Amino acid sequence: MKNQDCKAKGMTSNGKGKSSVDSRIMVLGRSAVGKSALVVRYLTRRFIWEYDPTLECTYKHHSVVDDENVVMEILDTAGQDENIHREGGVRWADGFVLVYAINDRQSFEDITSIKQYIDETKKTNVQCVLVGSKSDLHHERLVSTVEGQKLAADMACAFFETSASEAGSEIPELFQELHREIKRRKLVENKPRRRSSAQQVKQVLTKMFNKQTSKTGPS
Ligand SMILES: Nc1nc2c(ncn2[C@@H]2O[C@H](COP(=O)(O)OP(=O)(O)OP(=O)(O)O)[C@@H](O)[C@H]2O)c(=O)[nH]1
Repeated sequence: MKNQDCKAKGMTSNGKGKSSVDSRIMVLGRSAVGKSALVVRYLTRRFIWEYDPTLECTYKHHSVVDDENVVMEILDTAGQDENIHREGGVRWADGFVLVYAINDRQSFEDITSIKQYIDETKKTNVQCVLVGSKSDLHHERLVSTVEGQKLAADMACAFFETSASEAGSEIPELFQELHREIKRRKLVENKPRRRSSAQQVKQVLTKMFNKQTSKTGPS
């Protein structure tokens, strides 16, 4: 695959061309929930059944969101690493795709601690999307849609239930939605701050004082 940088375990942040990247997205979740399948489906529109579980990859992806050309970097993590080597990736990322599989209860339970880890590391509001993957396996379902929706609401994330194995899934939507959220936050962060009212009062008084001094002249 083009624009791909993979490593066997460990953090992969090539940081190359960082300034030209609009969104840095990290995909997290327990092993085998379908993170790679999700990313590969988004990037190639294909599903290949077998994905290397030991690889951690960063992909650079050009796409169009709301008529705008955007560049995303997507870090697909290796779930086997559990808590190891995550800090660098979490610090690097602007937003997170948190994935559980609807037929793996433990993967759903893990999401809360993953989100907590992100919040503690970033120490700020983070943009995230919660994904219930493998929705085609509804006969094996162990996590209800309502539970997913509730967790997403608690974490202030958007929520998607989807399947990488099915064409026409909402996978592009979820990446685009996360990009929009990241963009919104960046706009807010980059807005020039309004001066505090104390500063404004100080400025008015200084002006008045200066006017008075120039009228009366120096004594
Ligand atoms: N039925 C079904 N199987 C899926 C789906 N997504 C992934 N799988 C299968 O689930 C297994 C694990 O998928 P991966 O994409 O490797 O999972 P991962 O979360 O990246 O796993 P790690 O790399 O170990 O963290 C593979 O056998 C996939 O074929 C899906 O939407 N539906």
